[in-house]
Amino acid sequence: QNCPYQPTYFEDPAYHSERPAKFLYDADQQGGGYKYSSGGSAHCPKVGGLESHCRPAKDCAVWYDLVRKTPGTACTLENGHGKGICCPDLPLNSLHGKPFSKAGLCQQGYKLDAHVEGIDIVAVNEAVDAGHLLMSSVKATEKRLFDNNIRVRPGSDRHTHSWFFFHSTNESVKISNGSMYGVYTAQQLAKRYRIKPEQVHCALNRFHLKDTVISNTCPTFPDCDLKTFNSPFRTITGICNNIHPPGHVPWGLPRTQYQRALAPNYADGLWMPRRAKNGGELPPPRVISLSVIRDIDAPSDTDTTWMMQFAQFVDHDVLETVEAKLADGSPVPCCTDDGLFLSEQDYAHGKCIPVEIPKDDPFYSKFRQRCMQFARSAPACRTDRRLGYVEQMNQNTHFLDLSAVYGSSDEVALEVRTFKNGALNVTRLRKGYHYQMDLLPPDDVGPEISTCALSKAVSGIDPPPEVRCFKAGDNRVNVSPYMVVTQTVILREHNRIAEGLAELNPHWDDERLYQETRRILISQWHHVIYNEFLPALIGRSKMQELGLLPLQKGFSGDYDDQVNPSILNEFAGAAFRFGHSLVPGRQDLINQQRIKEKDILLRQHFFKTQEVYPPGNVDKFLIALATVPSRSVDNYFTEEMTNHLFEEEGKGFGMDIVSLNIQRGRDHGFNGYNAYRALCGLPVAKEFHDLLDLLSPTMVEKFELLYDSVDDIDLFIAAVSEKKADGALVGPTFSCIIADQFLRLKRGDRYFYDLGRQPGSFTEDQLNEIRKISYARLVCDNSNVLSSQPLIFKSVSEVNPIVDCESFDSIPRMNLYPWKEVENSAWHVAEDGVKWFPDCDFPGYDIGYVQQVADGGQCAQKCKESKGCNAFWASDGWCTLKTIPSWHHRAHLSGGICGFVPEKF
Ligand code: HEM
Ligand SMILES: [Ca+2]
Repeated sequence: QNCPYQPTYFEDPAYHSERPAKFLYDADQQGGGYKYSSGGSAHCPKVGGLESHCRPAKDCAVWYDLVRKTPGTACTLENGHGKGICCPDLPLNSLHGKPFSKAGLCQQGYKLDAHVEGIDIVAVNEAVDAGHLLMSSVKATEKRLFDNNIRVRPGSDRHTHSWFFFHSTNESVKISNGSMYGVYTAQQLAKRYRIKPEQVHCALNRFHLKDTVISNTCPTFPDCDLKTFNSPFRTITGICNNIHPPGHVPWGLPRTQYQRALAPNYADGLWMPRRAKNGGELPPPRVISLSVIRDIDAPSDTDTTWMMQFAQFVDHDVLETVEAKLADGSPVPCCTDDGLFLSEQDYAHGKCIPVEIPKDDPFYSKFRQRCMQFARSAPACRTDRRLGYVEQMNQNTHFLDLSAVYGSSDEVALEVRTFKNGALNVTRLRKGYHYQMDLLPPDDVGPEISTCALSKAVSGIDPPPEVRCFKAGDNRVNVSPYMVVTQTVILREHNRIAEGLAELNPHWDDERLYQETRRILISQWHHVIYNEFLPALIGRSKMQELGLLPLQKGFSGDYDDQVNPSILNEFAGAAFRFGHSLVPGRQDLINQQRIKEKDILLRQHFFKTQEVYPPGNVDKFLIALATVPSRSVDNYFTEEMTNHLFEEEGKGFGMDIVSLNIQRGRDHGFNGYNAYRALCGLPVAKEFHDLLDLLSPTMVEKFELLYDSVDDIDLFIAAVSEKKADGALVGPTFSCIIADQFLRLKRGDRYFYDLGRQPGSFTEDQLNEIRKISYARLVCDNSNVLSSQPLIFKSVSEVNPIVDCESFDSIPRMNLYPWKEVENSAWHVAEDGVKWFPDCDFPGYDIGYVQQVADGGQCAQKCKESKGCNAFWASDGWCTLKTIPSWHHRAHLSGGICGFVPEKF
């Protein structure tokens, strides 16, 4: 039995936007999924042995590698004027995909030495005192640096790295300073009791901070209130996404620790960087970089530069590591300003592990550089609030929630809003009578106003007065012009949707418009990631194996409250840095005729926004991203990143991203590459030549020269050089870590876009509209780019030809109509203002106690609390009590009534 309410479609011609081409609610396009014509599909060949149908390309993204190779798959859509692709239905997901099991050291009857076993809480508290002494000596070291004017010079590459790239908020610095008490205490105990590195974590993890005198050094989190828990809108910080028993840290919040795929390998079991298996030094990262990395552009024939740029945007959503700072929050100097090592005393704070540059370095020797700056990542408060090895801290919400747009804290979220009509702040530029499309708003409280302008020496002109650094939810937005234009598109899409919703629902206030828009935009984001980006990155078979493929229709019930969505340390510190190999040395400006007009050298444009301002340039960068072939993930990196990263003007050199990545892996205690092969079910190498299954003979030879043992090889450098996994852009090890992460981000997120029966669930019609979105559509709708290939991560080909942005058949557009809230006389308005549509019946539900609210013209299941309704259907089919303290009291009432459940059963 269907909902008796049938919406009348919105056909008022008076509604049109200022830019008619960007029309949002086209009545012709209203409706569910795409209909396949027998005519269009009759000529479709079998693809991979399966029946195929002619559909818009975005519905074939998952099959792209196959359809590209199958002749005759380019087709004309049913109405005769849209180009499409013949591809099969989406394959069914495997139901067996599971995340890595929890990394742990102390699970299986580990045995401690007797004297270690005897450590008690008194001993721990004594060590706290000694830890305090250590802290004073750290302060003294920092004062010495200050007194001797040893600091990071503003303008230097290190300053850009620490101040702009790894900008830590005051709150993060405070938390990491607090966590240091635990670290120092643990170090003292390990030293005093001579605990072996392999025992130290298990020995100390027996002690909870709350039982010690440093019980208040880590923050507590507020419990989630019922109203927020049941809100259709996710919170900015991610609180209430999952529930946590009192006293436990909720998952996925900003400033919480990364989780680990494998328990760490720290030399001292606590925080010292890994050493070689034989106890010796590992090769210096720069030596590895010099030996293995070349700057060769091996262009992909299937992917565009968008793969690189979109990946970086995803990275800026889900993670931002906190770097250790001096007590006042300023960057830690780890080398002299001349590129030499500081004195031993200057390192006594323990926050530096500078990278040694060999004397005969073919590049840096020209500049007499021997020391590359490297400050350690800041320790996090451990989620278990116990003593133990150091974990690192993520400043962003771990969820895929566009925190790079909206911010990860309530403060930033407020800063980017206008509080008018749900819109976000912009820069509006006008030349004469012509408005340009909006740019991101200026960052007026951040760095000095001029830092993002180019010098005259670079640009040939005086810096235009309007040039500013831009403000967004993540402070790395200005890292390069490509990043800026990427965020610009999404910002414009927010304001475009908000405008559309405001016209559809004039009675919605700013807050409602902002929240609804945010919910839609984040869902589009999810859809693009799982429908277009991931298939290109890790391939269809990996996605299918883990159950990550998007659904063609209907709702998912995949949410699992036992899956921890937090970002894996190895994902942040290694796997998702694959993109560094894709970064092009130059960013291009290409016009609508696909002719390159100009290119800019990356080293001159880190954190420079000037090129984004001239009219038309946003579009030219966007066209370049869709046109220039991607580089490949391999041991080829542009010199802009390996010798000139964040180069200070006139210096001639910058930092080396490959050295930083390798050193970061050691800083975070990653195991050797071989251990991750084992984790991923790949053959473990006993000898170097066993690596030949995934690495080239040249690479294996180089590794054999560099490392003593095959177990010593650093994760990043080996995995980035692997042969590609089936249908993937990356090799099997990175693919395995990345897939695990995206499984967590899907199954561990109560607000994942296609979930049914959750407070944040859409109606089916709304969800079908979200499914129409492709990344090409977002670019088309939010720029003056006139044409695009429908699958924008993929290069132009016979099945992916350039079409007009106005071709809504080839690049479908979503219709906001299902978000129109319809007044109906049958509504019953409850005391709390919620409107209930009493006769709205749902297939499969008994409405005895459950009221359904017509939401946006559709039926959605909701409970009416004033009628004593206290339970809802959880995604796993369990009728679940809403009261949080007893959330685990659940009854399986399938087919029965879920609405009122006695507290005790
Ligand atoms: C303009 C291009 C880029 C620049 C200048 C850049 C620069 C950097 C730098 C300096 C770091 C910190 C290194 C360290 O000290 O540990 C970093 C980290 C990282 N990069 Fe990139 N990167 C770029 C592109 C990308 C791309 C395309 C990806 C996409 C896959 C990516 C993913 C990451 C990730 C995941 C991290 C770890 C961040 C964290 O832990 O907070 N980067 N990048
Ligand atoms: Ca996030």
